[in-house]
Amino acid sequence: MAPVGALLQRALRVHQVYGANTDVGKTILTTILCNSASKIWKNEQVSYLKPVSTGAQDDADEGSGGVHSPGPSRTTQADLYAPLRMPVILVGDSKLGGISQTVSAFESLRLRGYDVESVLLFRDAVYENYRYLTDYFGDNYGISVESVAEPPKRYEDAQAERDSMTEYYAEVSEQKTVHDILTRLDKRHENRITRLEEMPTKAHGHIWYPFTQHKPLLPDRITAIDSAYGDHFQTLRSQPTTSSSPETNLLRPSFDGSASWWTQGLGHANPKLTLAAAYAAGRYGHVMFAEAIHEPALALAETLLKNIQNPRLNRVFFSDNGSTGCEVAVKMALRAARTRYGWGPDAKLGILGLKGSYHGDTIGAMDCAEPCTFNENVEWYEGKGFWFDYPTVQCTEGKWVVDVPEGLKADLGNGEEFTTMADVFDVEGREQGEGSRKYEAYIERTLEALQKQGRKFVCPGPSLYETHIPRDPLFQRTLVNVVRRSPHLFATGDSQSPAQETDATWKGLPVVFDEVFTGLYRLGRYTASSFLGVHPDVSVHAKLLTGGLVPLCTTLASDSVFEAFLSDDKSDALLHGHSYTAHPVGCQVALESLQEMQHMEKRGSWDAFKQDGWVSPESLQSPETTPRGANDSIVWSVWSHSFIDAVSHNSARVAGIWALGSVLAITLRSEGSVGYKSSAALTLQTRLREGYEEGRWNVHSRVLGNVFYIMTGQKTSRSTVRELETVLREVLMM
Ligand SMILES: C[C@H](N)[C@H](N)CCCCCC(=O)O
Repeated sequence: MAPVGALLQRALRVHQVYGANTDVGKTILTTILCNSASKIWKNEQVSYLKPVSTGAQDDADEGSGGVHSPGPSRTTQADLYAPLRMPVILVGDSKLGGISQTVSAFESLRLRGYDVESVLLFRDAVYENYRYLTDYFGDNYGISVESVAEPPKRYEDAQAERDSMTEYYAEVSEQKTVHDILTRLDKRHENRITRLEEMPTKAHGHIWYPFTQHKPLLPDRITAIDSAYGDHFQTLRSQPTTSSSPETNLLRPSFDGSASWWTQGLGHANPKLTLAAAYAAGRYGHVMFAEAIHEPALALAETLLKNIQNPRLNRVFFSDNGSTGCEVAVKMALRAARTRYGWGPDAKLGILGLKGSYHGDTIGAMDCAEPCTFNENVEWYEGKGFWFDYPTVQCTEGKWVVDVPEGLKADLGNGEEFTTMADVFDVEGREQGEGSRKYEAYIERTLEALQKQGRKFVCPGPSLYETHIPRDPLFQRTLVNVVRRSPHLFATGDSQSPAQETDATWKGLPVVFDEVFTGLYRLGRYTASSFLGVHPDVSVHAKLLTGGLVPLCTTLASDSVFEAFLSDDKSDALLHGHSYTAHPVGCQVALESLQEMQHMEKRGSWDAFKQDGWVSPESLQSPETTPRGANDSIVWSVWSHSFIDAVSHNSARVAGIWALGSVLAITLRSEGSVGYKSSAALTLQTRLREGYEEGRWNVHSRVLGNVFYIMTGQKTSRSTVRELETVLREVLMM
């Protein structure tokens, strides 16, 4: 079934009438609006749809209660109709207590992204709520409040009642105030369409886009987003809408295939997250963090340290985004290694990393990456480090293949084939084999050679999954293990041994994991490090941390790293701080988001996905009784095993496919170059953008050269994922 599109047609003007409460006159006032509209637009049709009634059958004469009256599915109406994003006429409450009811209803709607265009209520002579509300909405929000006379007293005799109401309707429907509301709504409707249609051209003239070559960019490649809900943006259809029929819906749902650049987790406009943000904004706004503390930041730090289940980590440093969080991590690791090994301030220190790494776009984070497309034209870029090449993993022709790059075959052999993805991730089992010995020997030889060159390193190293081609987890685990047992390869004569060595003390080099993209359930588990079975000394978390709502990043560190910054000299402190460090809004949203995802794990919300070919039902421990992390041995994806298998056999177009958690990546065969500059995935991206079911919905995606990737949110339903699989299979066959 096609997802729901927000209602926006050129000719059809749809407005939603919400009541501030039940029994506020919604039906009567809507009847007045309909009568009046029929008089103003004589050649047009006016209809009134009452989708749900509240109350007992006999009683159900008044609208559908207030904005939070539940619908049949138990979802409250404000949430139920949010995706349709119809402009709202709010019927105010003219009774005692009605001011508060009206303001509360308005706030509930506004929190959910509704545009309340007008407030309408009875002009009651006793409380005169309309007077207060006129000033309140006018002054604060520029929203006009109109009032009409109250209906006449009721008659017992049905005919008398009918006559009296007919007269009332006829009179009130002619009132200028009512006409004014309708003509204003009409104008707003036109303006909304005009604005949406001009947005791409205006943006083309004024916006400087990230990761975009502007030279070939034309306005028709710019997506105008009206709103978003759940997994979908509501986007303006790209074909020239002026020539389309006036009945065509101008908006359509576009599946957010990049999860809004890997951030989206709990659905766009998730009301729980919105409320968490509003709560913290209401309680604190933003408050200074240095040498201060507030509940959301403390609770978040405690939650992360507890749930990450890494006995090394005991400190949380807050920043605003993954790039700076990684830069902070590198500052931590550099200092810790320099202090322990006695490297002087002039020593050139580098990263011991992996090829193809990407840790963000600040220059410091860029310097952690080897020279590549992302940094080749960045003037200040100066890659600092050594980057290992490594074997990658993909599913090809139904087999999970660990592919060794040509240049490493002499050292690492020709790679291996596995029957299941779980076999690839059985790093402890694989560690017993010959392949592991070869990895160890190669890494040791390389480190010894680097030592002979006098090079000095820290190890931000592994991040499981880079530029969407997964690295062999065993290679990464081996790298960490070799580094940790080889302090002699890094120490110099002036090295200081740690005062007190414990299991949590970093050894060899401080190991940093960039889990910005991979962590917090993106790959199906709380941490990505659990796939490697190693505990980093520093780990960086962002993106899903806030469920896709606001930017926030945490860099977690061990005390052993933290202690390197302790001295009597202020300049030894970690002199790094964002103005919005640990902003309460972000911390509160993160708490809500982590809690929701953990509840989902506990409730077994992903069990059906896990059983789509990844694990047997018996191997799933009961989520109710299982402590978090107990299912961390499971390797699974929301993308079904049968789909991965089928696509992997499309060898004409597909070089390999890979899925873990909510992420799917397809490496396409490419005639020309591979990598970010390749255009191999553009055809697939363009077809998905064109749309399905007569263009009623489409997929908005980003591509990485010859790699097409798509990821779902953590709340995306199984049926949505299966539908996407069908679409992808069709498109790949074209
Ligand atoms: C948004 C995310 N954190 C990174 N900065 C983006 C990484 C490369 C994306 C390239 C692209 O979408 O064209």
